[in-house]
Formats: sequence, structure tokens, C-alpha cells
Amino acid sequence: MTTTTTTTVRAEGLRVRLGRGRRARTVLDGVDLDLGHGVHGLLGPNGAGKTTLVRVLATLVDPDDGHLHLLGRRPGRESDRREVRRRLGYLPQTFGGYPRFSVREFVEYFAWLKEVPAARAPLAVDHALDRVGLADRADSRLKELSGGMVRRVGLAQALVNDPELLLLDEPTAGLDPEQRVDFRRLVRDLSADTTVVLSTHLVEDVAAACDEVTLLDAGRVAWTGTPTALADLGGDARADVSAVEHGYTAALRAHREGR
Ligand SMILES: Nc1ncnc2c1ncn2[C@@H]1O[C@H](COP(=O)(O)OP(=O)(O)OP(=O)(O)O)[C@@H](O)[C@H]1O
Repeated sequence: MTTTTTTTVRAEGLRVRLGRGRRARTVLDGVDLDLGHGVHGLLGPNGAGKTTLVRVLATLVDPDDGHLHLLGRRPGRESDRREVRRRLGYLPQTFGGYPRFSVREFVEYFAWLKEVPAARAPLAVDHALDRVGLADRADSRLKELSGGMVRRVGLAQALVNDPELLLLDEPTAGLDPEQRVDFRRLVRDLSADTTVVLSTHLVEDVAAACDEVTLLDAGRVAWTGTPTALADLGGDARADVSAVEHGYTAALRAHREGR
């Protein structure tokens, strides 16, 4: 049975340590989240913990401490985790190892992994390729595609099961400016009935595509609010790129001074 909740992601006190022995370090240090429909930007400097947090939400990293609910389920429980995986889509920062797959084969493979019923899979694959504008490249091999196209194939696999929770890790990296604009538009369209979590270090992504921002710094939530509120922190009421950039710097500084 599918549980309907307005909150798709609820996390309390998430703590993750990575590495072993003397190299072990706390990468997430008590993260709280409460995310519903819309596009949520995870913004932060290099090493802030964005990728690790997205991997926790994708059920690929188990938190060492804290509580996590995804889609009304607890992914720490094996039975819930399987259901959550069926209902989420994840675009990792990098993926490879499939150069000889055709675009269609790659997306079909993920449809199978996500247990899309076989009878529905061909249509689901066509629909996903259509959404990312790759219907006419379905038979191309991945190794024949440009970097931007490969990212769109990655998005197609993330969409093939019509996810209720869509996790995008640095999705605009490697895209040219026109593709970035198209990509953000697509993300906005998707967010009507999906919770999208978009990790990025580009404030332009946040200003253009996100309803809410969570700013991470050194494994902690430094600030949450709308892009406009972030721009306000920078002393400017417009949510344009430079205003959000100023707000970003101001929020990080305030967080670090308050620590
Ligand atoms: N397996 C690991 N063992 C030890 N430390 C790790 C491991 N994976 C990541 N880290 C460290 O955790 C911190 C957070 O990494 P993470 O990739 O989550 O950050 P990020 O915000 O996505 O960074 P970026 O913007 O550079 O991609 C970094 O300091 C990184 O070096």
C-alpha cells in the first residue's frame, strides 16, 4: 500500500561517519530536513556533505545515527527500503561502465532494476526518453553521445519509474548554458507532483529552479529558506544570481560566526 504524505523527506539528527580508523570523519553532523513537493536545492561549498546526504536519501548510505522517513517509510527497515527504492529516482554525480549499451537498453535496465512491470516497461522507457528529449537517440550507444546527452540519459533512468522522490546530484554539471536552461525548466515541470532534491554548488541553479534552499556547511544545515529570502540576506530583494550569491556568502558567514 502506498502511503500518501505531504512530507516526502523527514530527517532528524542524521549523522554519518565515513572512512576507517584515523581517516574516519563525521561527514553529516546532525542534519534535520522536512521536505514536501517542489524543488529543494542543497547548496554548499565543496566537501559540505551534499553528495553524502543525497546518497543517504537514495538509501545507499546508512546513517550512523538519527531518524529518516522517506515517502512515509523507514528505509532502515529492509522491507521499507525495497519499496522506497521502487518509488525514488536517483541521478548520481557520475555514472559509467555502460558504454556499449544503447540509450534504450540502459533505461530499460533501470526500469527492470526498479521493478517496473514488464508489460508497462516499453511505454515507460519511451515516455522517459521523450521527457528528456532523447527519443530520436534511443538506438545510439552511450559511448557515441556527448557529455550533456549522457546526463540526460541519466535523468531518463531516474524518471523511468515515475518517481515520487527525485534525487539529482549536480545535475547541471557538464551541460552547456542552453542545456542548463532546458534542464532547469524540465526540473520545474517535474516538480508539480514530485519532490525534487537537487544538489548543486551553482547558485544559478538555485535561483532558477528551486522553491527552497538548504545550505549545508561542514555537514550541518547552515540555513534554510526560499531563494528570495537568501537573496534578501545579501541585501537585495531580487532573487537573481548575484543577489543569491551575496546571500549565500552572508548565510555561510553568519553560520560560521555563530558556531
Ligand atoms: N568514503 C569516504 N571516506 C572518508 N571521507 C569521505 C568519504 N566520502 C566523502 N568523504 C568526505 O566527506 C566530505 C563530504 O563529501 P561530499 O562528497 O558529501 O561533499 P559535497 O558537498 O558533495 O562536495 P562537492 O561539492 O565537492 O561534491 C568531504 O570532506 C569528503 O572528503
